Amino acid sequence: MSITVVGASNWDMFTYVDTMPRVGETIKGNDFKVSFGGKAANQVVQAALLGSKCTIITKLGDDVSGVNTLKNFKDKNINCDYISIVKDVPSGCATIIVDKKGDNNIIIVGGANDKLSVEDIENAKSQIQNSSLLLCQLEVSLDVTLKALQVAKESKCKTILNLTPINDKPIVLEMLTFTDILIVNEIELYGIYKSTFNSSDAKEDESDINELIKRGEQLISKYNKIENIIVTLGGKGQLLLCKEPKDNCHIELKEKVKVVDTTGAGDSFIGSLAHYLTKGSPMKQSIELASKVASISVTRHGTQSSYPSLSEIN
Ligand SMILES: Nc1ncnc2c1ncn2[C@@H]1O[C@H](COP(=O)(O)OP(=O)(O)OP(=O)(O)O)[C@@H](O)[C@H]1O
Repeated sequence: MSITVVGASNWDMFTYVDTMPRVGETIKGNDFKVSFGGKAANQVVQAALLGSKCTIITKLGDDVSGVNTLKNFKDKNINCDYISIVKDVPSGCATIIVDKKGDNNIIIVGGANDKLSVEDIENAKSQIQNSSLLLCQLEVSLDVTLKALQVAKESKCKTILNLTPINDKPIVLEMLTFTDILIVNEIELYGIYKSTFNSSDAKEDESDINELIKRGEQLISKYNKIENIIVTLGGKGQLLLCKEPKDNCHIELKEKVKVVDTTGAGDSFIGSLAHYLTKGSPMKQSIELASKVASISVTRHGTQSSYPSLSEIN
C-alpha cells in the first residue's frame, strides 16, 4: 500500500515589509523566513507524517535549497530514489513579499521542476505501477503529468489529480480521461467546467453550492473514468460528487477551529486523503478524516510546519 507523488518541490522565501517597494526603490524589511513548499512536496510530506509509505518523483537543483529539501524528505522517511539533482539549475523557488496589510507579491521560478521530463516518468514506470495511488498536480510540465497518469492507468494504480494551478490547455482535458479522483476548489471547478464545455456561461457564483454540484455532475457524466470529484470549500468543508448523483453530499466541518494561517491547507487535505484511502477507508470517511487533519493545519503558522503527524491526531 504505497503512494507515489509526481510534481514540484519549492523553496519558499517570505520577506515581510511595511509597504511594497516601488520600482528602483531599496527598503528595509521587517522579517524573513524560508520554508519548504511545492504542492507535490507538501502533499507527500503530509501523507508521510501520517505514516504512509511514500515516494516522490521530483527534481532539485544543485544548490543549498536542494540539499535541504532532500534532507527534509529523508527525515520524513520518504523514498528519494526517484529524486534527481540537476547541475547548474536552481531548485524551484518562490519569492513572496508580504506587506503589513497582508497583501503579497509572488515570483515563482520553476528551476529544476521545469526539467522533470517524460523520460523521468518512463524510468519510474515500475514504481508508479506498483503503487496503490498516484497523486499529481499541474505545477510541472503538463506532458509529464499526463504521462504519469497514463502509466498509472496501465496498471491497477488509482490516480488522483489535483487540478491546480488551473490551466485551460486541451492536454488538461486529456488528463481527465486517466483520472479516478479529481480534486478542485470552487474556482478550479468553474475553470475546468468552462474549458470542457467551451462555456462562457455568466453564472459563476462560487458560494452557490447547488450550482457547484450541477457543474460537477455535468463533468462527472462527461468523463467516464472519473469516479469522484471532490470540491474543497475552505471553512465550509467539501463536496463529494459521485457517479450516482444520489450519493453526492456536502461534508461540513465537524468542529469550528481558530484559524491562524490557511496556507497549504489544500495540500494537507490531499496528502491526508491519499493516506486514508490507501489505508482502505471508504471515500466519505477518508474525506472526513483528511478534513480533520487539514483543519489542524490551519490553526498553526506555515505550510509543512503546520502539518500534524499521526501522534497528534486523536
Ligand atoms: N477556515 C478553515 N477552517 C477549518 N478548516 C479549513 C479552513 N480552511 C481550509 N480548511 C481545511 O482545508 C481544506 C482545504 O482548504 P481549501 O478549500 O481552502 O483548499 P484550496 O483552495 O485548495 O487551498 P490552498 O490555497 O491551500 O491550495 C478544507 O476542505 C478544510 O478541510
